[in-house]
Amino acid sequence: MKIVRIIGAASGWGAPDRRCEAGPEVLRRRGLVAHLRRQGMPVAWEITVRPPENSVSAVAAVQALSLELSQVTDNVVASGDPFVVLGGDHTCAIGTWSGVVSRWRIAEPVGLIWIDAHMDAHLPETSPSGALHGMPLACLLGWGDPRLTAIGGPGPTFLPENVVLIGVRSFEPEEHQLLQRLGVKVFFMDEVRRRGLSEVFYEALEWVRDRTIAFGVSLDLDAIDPKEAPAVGSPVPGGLAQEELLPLLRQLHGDFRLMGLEIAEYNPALDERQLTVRLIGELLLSVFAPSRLPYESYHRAGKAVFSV
Ligand SMILES: NC(=[NH2+])NCCC[C@H](N)C(=O)O
Ligand SMILES: [Mn+2]
Repeated sequence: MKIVRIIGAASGWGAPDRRCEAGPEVLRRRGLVAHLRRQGMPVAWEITVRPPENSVSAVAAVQALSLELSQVTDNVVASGDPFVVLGGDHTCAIGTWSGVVSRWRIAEPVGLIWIDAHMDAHLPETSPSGALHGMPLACLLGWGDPRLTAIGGPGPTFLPENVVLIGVRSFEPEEHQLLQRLGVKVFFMDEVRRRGLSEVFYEALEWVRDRTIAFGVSLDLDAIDPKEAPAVGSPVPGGLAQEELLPLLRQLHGDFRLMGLEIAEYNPALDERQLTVRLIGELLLSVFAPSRLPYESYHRAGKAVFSV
């Protein structure tokens, strides 16, 4: 039987608030694995990768963590098991997907669905904040600091036409121009509101599946409305509702082309009422534990809480 391998990514150097580094270990200590197993999800905590203790700069820290993380995801994907990467700031995506794609880089195209309030497609020269978590998608497309674009080998990790963004509502013109120039498909939040998330989600899925042999999902928790996912460093109002997102994630279950899922930007220091920690459990169960009760009845039964 396939086991979902959870990989913690203690990335924090990419964010203004480094406390998101503690995200994965807090989830592990609170009994996430036992909670998921009780709900019928076959899961094991593989490893937590951390930045080196003596990092001299943010780029050096992100580079070192990315290299290590990429080796882990490369090995898990080679084993045939699905993976979950839990961040940490969204720079974890650089390591996660560089590793996932490394064996296919030349031969076969892999796709990525990037669900995020932001584009994360800045270059160091265009970033308003200088924060590296505003740049990982650009890096995966081959643009940015060479120390971060070449993690999985030479050449871009993803071709622009195999990447789709969903939920964007906060961005700067320069990153938008880069994505436009490359031809990356972006479903902005206003389009999601106009057409409904499910229509947009299925269009994105179909787009990616048509062009690739397999795909992954990178979910920045800030895509979800801050009322429901408050524990993020860059909250933006007007986000997705979990009620609309969870049923769609359930549709991914059993899709053999789904290589893995990444959930980024969890900052436990900001999770006052433990809303976000619970939501993370629900997100994972939606994708990987189909036979449990639908989340509505589960919530009603008051069972959606794991030990905190
Ligand atoms: N992964 C994130 N939360 N990214 C936020 C990026 C915000 C802004 N665009 C910046 O570059 O600073
Ligand atoms: Mn992001």
